[in-house]
Amino acid sequence: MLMPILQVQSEDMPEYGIVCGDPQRAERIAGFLQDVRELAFSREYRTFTGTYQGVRLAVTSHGVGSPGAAVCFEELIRSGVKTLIRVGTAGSYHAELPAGSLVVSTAAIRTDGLTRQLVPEGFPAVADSAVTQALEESALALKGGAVRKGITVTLDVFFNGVEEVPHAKYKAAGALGVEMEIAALYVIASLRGARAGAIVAMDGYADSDLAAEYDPHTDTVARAVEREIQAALDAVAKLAKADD
Ligand SMILES: O=P(O)(O)O[C@H]1O[C@H](CO)[C@@H](O)[C@H]1O
Ligand SMILES: O=c1cc[nH]c(=O)[nH]1
Repeated sequence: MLMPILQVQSEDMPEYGIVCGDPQRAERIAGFLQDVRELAFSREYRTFTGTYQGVRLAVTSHGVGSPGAAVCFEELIRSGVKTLIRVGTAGSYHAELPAGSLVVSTAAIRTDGLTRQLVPEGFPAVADSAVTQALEESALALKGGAVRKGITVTLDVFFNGVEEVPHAKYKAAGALGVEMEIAALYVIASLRGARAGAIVAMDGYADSDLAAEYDPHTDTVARAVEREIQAALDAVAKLAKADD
């Protein structure tokens, strides 16, 4: 069956999927695979399939922000993907997690508007524990910067308006950093019976003036993204072995 927005045929889709915001990052992830096929590039959604250590998986970009990403997650699950891992970037709250560090998200604080229209307030946006463990073990096995596991914040806003984003409160409550799609991924996975996890590369400080300081294109961030891609692929291989 043709997925109307992703423009992929469900018959072509495997059980494992990696998702990321940027279509160029999807291509980069596909570069780690064998037998790569580009299935579609529709709007911001670019989908490849390929194999890693003998495991078939899909890689799809979901763009920036929860509503557009939600469409992607829904259609991936409808087309047969059962395990989804987001490989993203995020802003850090902690000096000991500078740009180049990796965070495995165990749960997301739902400050977004999208999940409020899907589930009641209080419904948790939580990762699958097996996916989280596989991601953490795989990331720790790689050399490079810091790796931490913990709660992340999912925001809708990127550049500030006149309203204050309560970063200090989220940080005081223990959140490690901020991005824009993980809550949608975890809630949709819960609703649709899939499992999901996420790993993000820190690209600066979330509570800085992003309009002046945001730069996700440094060598430090590129190396961290490379590391998280490797960690996500190794996690898929581990999970597939355990599923066999
Ligand atoms: O690097 P990606 O996966 O896009 O993730 C982060 O980067 C984007 C903001 O520039 C948002 O999508 C945010 O979640
Ligand atoms: O949403 C995001 C993503 C990267 N960096 C940030 O500060 N915020």
